[in-house]
Amino acid sequence: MRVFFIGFMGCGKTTWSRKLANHLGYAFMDLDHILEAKVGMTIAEYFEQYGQDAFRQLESQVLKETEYPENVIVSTGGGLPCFFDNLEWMNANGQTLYIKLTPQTLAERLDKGKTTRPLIAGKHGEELVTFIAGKLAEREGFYNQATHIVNGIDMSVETLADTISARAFQ
Ligand SMILES: Nc1ncnc2c1ncn2[C@@H]1O[C@H](COP(=O)(O)OP(=O)(O)O)[C@@H](O)[C@H]1O
Ligand SMILES: O=C(O)C1=C[C@@H](OP(=O)(O)O)[C@@H](O)[C@H](O)C1
Ligand SMILES: [Mg+2]
Repeated sequence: MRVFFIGFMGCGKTTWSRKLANHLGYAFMDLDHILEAKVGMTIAEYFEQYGQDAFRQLESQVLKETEYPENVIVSTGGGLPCFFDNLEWMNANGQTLYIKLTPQTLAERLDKGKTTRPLIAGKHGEELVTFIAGKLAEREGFYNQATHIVNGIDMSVETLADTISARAFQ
C-alpha cells in the first residue's frame, strides 16, 4: 500500500507518516528530505539560490521519479499537491491523506518550530496566523480532494491505520 500524507506546513505530515510507517512495518519516505539529499542543500538554501518556481519543478520531478517500495507511507511538502498535476498523480498512484488543522493551531506549532520554512521565515504571532489563513484558503481546494481527510487534533497511529485500511480492501 502506498499512502501520501498531504496538508499545510506544520500539520504533522513528517511526524505522523514516520509513526504510522513504524507502526505498520512499512517504509517511510519524506519527499522534502529526498529533495534535500539530491541537491545537497536545505530547502531554505534552494529557495534562496534558485527561487520558488525552480523548487516546484524539482519537487514534482522528485515525486514522480522516486522509486517507492510496495508498502510505504510518504510525507510530502505542504505546497506539493497544489502545483501541476501532482495531486492527480498521487491519487492515481496511491491514496492521499489530508491532515486538517485550523490556522491558529498551525501557527502555534510553526511558531515553536526550530526548522526554517522559507515561506514563513520571519513571520510570527498574528502576522503568521493571517498569512496561514490566506494561504490555506488558496490551497484547501486541492487538499480537500484527498482520498481521506483526518482531523489533526487527537490523531493516533491506530486511527490513521484504520483510515487507510478501510479503503485498501474495497
Ligand atoms: N499531534 C501533535 N501535537 C502537537 N504537536 C505536533 C503534533 N504533530 C506534530 N507536532 C509538531 O508540529 C511541528 C510540525 O510537524 P511536522 O511533522 O514537521 O509537520 P509537516 O511535515 O506537516 O510540516 C513539529 O514541531 C511537531 O513536533
Ligand atoms: O507549504 C509549502 O509550500 C512548503 C512546505 C514545506 O514542507 P512541510 O509542509 O513539510 O513544512 C517545504 O516543502 C517547503 O518549505 C515549501
Ligand atoms: Mg514535513
